[in-house]
Amino acid sequence: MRYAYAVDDVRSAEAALAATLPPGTLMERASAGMAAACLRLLRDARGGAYGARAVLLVGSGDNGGDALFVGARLARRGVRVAALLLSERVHEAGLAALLGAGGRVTGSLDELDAADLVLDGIVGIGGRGGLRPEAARVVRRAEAGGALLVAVDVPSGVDADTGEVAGDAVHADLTLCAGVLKPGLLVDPAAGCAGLVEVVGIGLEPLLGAPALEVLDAADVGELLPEPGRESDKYRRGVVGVSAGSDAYPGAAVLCAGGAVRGGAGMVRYLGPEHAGQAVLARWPEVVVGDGRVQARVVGPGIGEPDDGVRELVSRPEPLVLDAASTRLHALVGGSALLTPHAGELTALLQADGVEVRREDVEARRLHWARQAAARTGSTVLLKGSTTLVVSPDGRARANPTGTSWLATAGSGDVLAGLAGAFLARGLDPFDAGACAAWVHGLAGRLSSGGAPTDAGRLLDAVPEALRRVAAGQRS
Ligand SMILES: NC(=O)C1=CN([C@@H]2O[C@H](COP(=O)(O)OP(=O)(O)OC[C@H]3O[C@@H](n4cnc5c(N)ncnc54)[C@H](O)[C@@H]3O)[C@@H](O)[C@H]2O)[C@@H](O)CC1
Ligand SMILES: [K+]
Repeated sequence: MRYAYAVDDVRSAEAALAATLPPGTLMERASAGMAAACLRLLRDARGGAYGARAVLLVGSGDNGGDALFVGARLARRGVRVAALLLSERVHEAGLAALLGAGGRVTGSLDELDAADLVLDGIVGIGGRGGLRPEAARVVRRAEAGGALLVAVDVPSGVDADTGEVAGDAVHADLTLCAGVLKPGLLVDPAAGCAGLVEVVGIGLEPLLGAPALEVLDAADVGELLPEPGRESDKYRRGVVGVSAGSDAYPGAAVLCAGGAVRGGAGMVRYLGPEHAGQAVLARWPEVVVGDGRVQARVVGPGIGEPDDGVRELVSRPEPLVLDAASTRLHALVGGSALLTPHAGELTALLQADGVEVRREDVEARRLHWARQAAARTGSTVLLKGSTTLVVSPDGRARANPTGTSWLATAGSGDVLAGLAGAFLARGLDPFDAGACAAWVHGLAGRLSSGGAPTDAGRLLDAVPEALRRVAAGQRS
């Protein structure tokens, strides 16, 4: 499991730790780790660091100070380091260290064209809003050159807490995160600016409270998903009721039922229009058509606007996955529920609840609005999209690390809802079921795509392999 912490919590932990150490120790730790990473990059890129050219983009705060101290360490290893000071204020001790180590200050943007490495120390967790125009101009020039662009702590211009990018931002190849991960680095659009993310430890961990965001790995998913024991029969492994598809969209029923079958439910019951039910049976003969006892239910994929029959199903006590337009029935939920909207559906859900919000706002501040929706509905919210987030009403949140943009394909969400239903039926709570379903779905998407377009059928076919890898991760 990886954890990301809110900026306020990072600052409190830093202050508490700094109070126990000689002044400057934390910056020294951070810059030592970051310099080591930069030296490694230069070795990989050009065989060695000696004689390489590095340009530092230096802002007014401690983020600029970090960059200057890193620059000083690189200069001592024979890197030719020049600092572009982008503000009238500068971290004095950092600048003195750079100059003392043989680095220099430059006013020429031309140096960016010949650089091997550009270090972005414009702003870190103290940044507000996007890059200022002058900094944006410098950054575009740096990005146009062939240098590796390494962000100190966070790519400048992104919101470290929310992942929002309000204006221009750095697009880094690598982000060296000081101390601990910040949530914004895991959530689009900011995640798309961060490149690879590496944490440089400075000893904060023991002083931190609850994380703001979690990221599961294969072993976590393996531990959360129970393997059937010797005593298991189909009923104990969990029965899922699938209410999906319509005369207009029978395929949604087939794909959702497929997600439930492949997700390892002991049995799948299908309840829906006769034509869609026949299509389900043709593809999944193991599905039982008709009402009956279930341990969990999936309601909504491809059914369009819900009718009274759907409302009645939602009010039953079993754990429930609510998808598509049916997410707006959250107030009727009789048990616990996982809502699985995409940004448009989440917008409609919030608007129906009296919130003035547009789809662009939801996409720009995904974590914020998923939290709002979970708190307002009292249900766990799985917000699908470029970063899939799962947020529980108590505020716990997970960002999904697997997936590919090729998963944005028709029917992909129906499979996801079916998988989540299977995991609910296998006994997971909505938060774990949602996070595991997104994880497995994302890995299956990657396996079936291999970098090329995929489709919902191949996605379903890759689910068993994804689950095998999860099981292997659990044992390792
Ligand atoms: N506090 C600590 O103990 C540690 C801090 N570290 C570094 O310190 C950074 C935080 O430093 P600060 O709190 O000084 O804050 P920053 O350096 O992130 O930025 C604050 C400064 O930038 C200006 N600013 C804000 N938004 C801007 C924008 N969009 N464009 C241009 N300027 C803008 C502010 O006016 C302020 O002067 C971290 O990101 C990390 O790099 C690390 O060295 C680890 C230890
Ligand atoms: K930065």
